[in-house]
Amino acid sequence: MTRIESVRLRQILDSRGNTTVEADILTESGGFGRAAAPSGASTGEYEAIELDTSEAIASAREHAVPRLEGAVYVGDQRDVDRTLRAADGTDNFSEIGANSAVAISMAAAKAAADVLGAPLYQHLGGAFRGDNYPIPLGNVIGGGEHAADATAIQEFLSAPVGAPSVQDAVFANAAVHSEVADILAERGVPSAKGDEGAWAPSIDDDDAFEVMDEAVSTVSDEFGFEIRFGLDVAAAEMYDADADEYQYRDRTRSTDEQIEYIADLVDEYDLAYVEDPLDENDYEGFAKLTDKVGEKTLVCGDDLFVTNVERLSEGIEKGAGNSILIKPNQIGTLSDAFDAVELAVENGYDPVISHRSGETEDTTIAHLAVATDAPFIKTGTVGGERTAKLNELIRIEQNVSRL
Ligand SMILES: O=C(O)[C@@H](CO)OP(=O)(O)O
Ligand SMILES: [Mg+2]
Repeated sequence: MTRIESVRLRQILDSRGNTTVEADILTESGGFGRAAAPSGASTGEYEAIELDTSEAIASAREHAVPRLEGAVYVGDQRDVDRTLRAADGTDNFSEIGANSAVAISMAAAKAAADVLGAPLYQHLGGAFRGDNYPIPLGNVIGGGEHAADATAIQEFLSAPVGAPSVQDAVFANAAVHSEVADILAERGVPSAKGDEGAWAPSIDDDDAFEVMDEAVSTVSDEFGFEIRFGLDVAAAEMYDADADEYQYRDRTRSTDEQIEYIADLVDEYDLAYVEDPLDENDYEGFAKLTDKVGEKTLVCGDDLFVTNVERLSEGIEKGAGNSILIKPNQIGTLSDAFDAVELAVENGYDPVISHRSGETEDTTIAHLAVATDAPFIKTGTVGGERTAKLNELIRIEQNVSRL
């Protein structure tokens, strides 16, 4: 075991061109870890608080760094994360910022792996992890908060459920992305890309379903394995609480209509995955939908659960969803993210490890997915900050000895 010698924090850019926090941790024995915080656009109401980058850094330097340096053993991740929580002193990291907290938490894990000379997934998951790999859910058409004048549903995700390897799955998602571009071109629809690199055409959701259906079936035939698709509805962003309705481009839906609509889509398109189909406060709606379609598809809570064990416990009690999105920066530390995964798995909920719409080249979530044996990872399809994670998964699968 080796103690943290220094924690350095700096501002760097994320994929949207906004600033974010990067942390470097050096240990007394010379181990080194570097990690950066991602950032959401369609953030959940109950997420840990992301502070302005310079405020987060100043506050973490004042409150957290002195408690870590020369004091905490880098391999004791629980202690690193407890120290961050104690330094912050709030429930939601509003003092030092979840952006500083998560960058430090992840950098400590990487420094510990470096000390051990082991890949990060092995340090986090143990010696027997690394035989199962997550299926990547790839965002290929999107709108919502991630692109203006595009689909109301935030993400249409390729789900290569039959892929024999991570590498095949990653390549299949890229092929679906490219096939979507061809179909849009044939239809004469111009398209730019949204924040996560998905196509963001100005088409309505019905058209997007048709395009997705055609694209996954073409690529599935070409690759010779099953590819389905799924959605991140990000319904909290379209929910109007005063009117109690969901706002689509040219119509609205009541909660009951929303549940019917999503259930029909699951049947019509054999959807593999539906994330945030209802508002982030609507446990009952989630439970009703899970009752209807939970045997056929994953009903995943992102803004509903925000990687928080208390919110997940409430969901488990009420039968809301059967899957949880795991985003370390939503809760602030790796220990908290692990606790959420553990509680989910114990209760039959599938964890899906996820990126944010604003990302960096950091690859921690690829290791986290393998370390936790997560069945899925959601980390985009194309673009350097997305392929950083996907390519890292390919390397992990090929057992590259030095990651
Ligand atoms: O809603 C989501 O699942 C994410 C990532 O795709 O988006 P954001 O990071 O903007 O919250
Ligand atoms: Mg989401």
